[in-house]
Amino acid sequence: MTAKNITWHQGISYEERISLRGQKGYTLWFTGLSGSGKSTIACALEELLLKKKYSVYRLDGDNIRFGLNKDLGFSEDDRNENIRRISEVSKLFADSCAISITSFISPYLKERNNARLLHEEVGLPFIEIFVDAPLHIVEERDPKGLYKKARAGEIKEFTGISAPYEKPVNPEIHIKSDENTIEESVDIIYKYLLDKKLL
Ligand SMILES: Nc1ncnc2c1ncn2[C@@H]1O[C@H](COP(=O)(O)OS(=O)(=O)O)[C@@H](OP(=O)(O)O)[C@H]1O
Ligand SMILES: Nc1ncnc2c1ncn2[C@@H]1O[C@H](COP(=O)(O)OP(=O)(O)O)[C@@H](O)[C@H]1O
Repeated sequence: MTAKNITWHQGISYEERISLRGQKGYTLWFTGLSGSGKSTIACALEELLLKKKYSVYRLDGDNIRFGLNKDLGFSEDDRNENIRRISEVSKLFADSCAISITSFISPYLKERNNARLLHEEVGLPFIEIFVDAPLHIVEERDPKGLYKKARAGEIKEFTGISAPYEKPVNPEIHIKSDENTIEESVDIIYKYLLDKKLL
């Protein structure tokens, strides 16, 4: 059931907040297969930005599923609900003038696009970062042993094996984690943000 009789309360605008806080807020949306390097690169970027005194916070797929989204599994519907909620949370962080870094597989184009629309319709920048690595590489890395379990049929609906991953069509940043080192990837993103005057 949806709520009725509710009215939007307009508080301080995003522009006013930027001028008072002295920092722009936006979402850096990482997407890619499990093991592609989303968390590793996102974490290194977060540390760099924190050391430079930016307000930044990272929302991570595994971690969020321990709390806010612990009622969700990995069916298509549950993944879509997972991403819908995270899109809303990330938008709130961005609106608060923080740099919000999300690190979710987010395998469906439609949901990622919805996340973008949610931001862009209110003027919040949304930067999609595709962390790309071929399946055979992420399977070799298998940092959590999940691909092995998925191949053995112990995990159902595993992205890349028994569930789809729809690649981004036109991401703002395309990282190839089988070619770029972690440091190079962080540098690519940092330079992009500087170039777009987002830092
Ligand atoms: N079936 C299945 N498919 C994919 N991934 C699985 C699955 N089961 C558990 N895991 C673990 O959950 C992490 C992915 O959660 P996400 O919230 O990012 O997934 S999604 O965006 O809703 O598709 C993912 O984390 P990352 O490896 O960091 O991507 C896995 O550790
Ligand atoms: N160039 C690279 N970029 C990112 N991660 C890399 C790279 N080379 C090796 N790795 C390793 O791959 C693994 C990626 O795991 P993780 O960051 O958890 O991926 P994801 O969050 O996409 O599931 C880590 O163990 C990391 O050290």
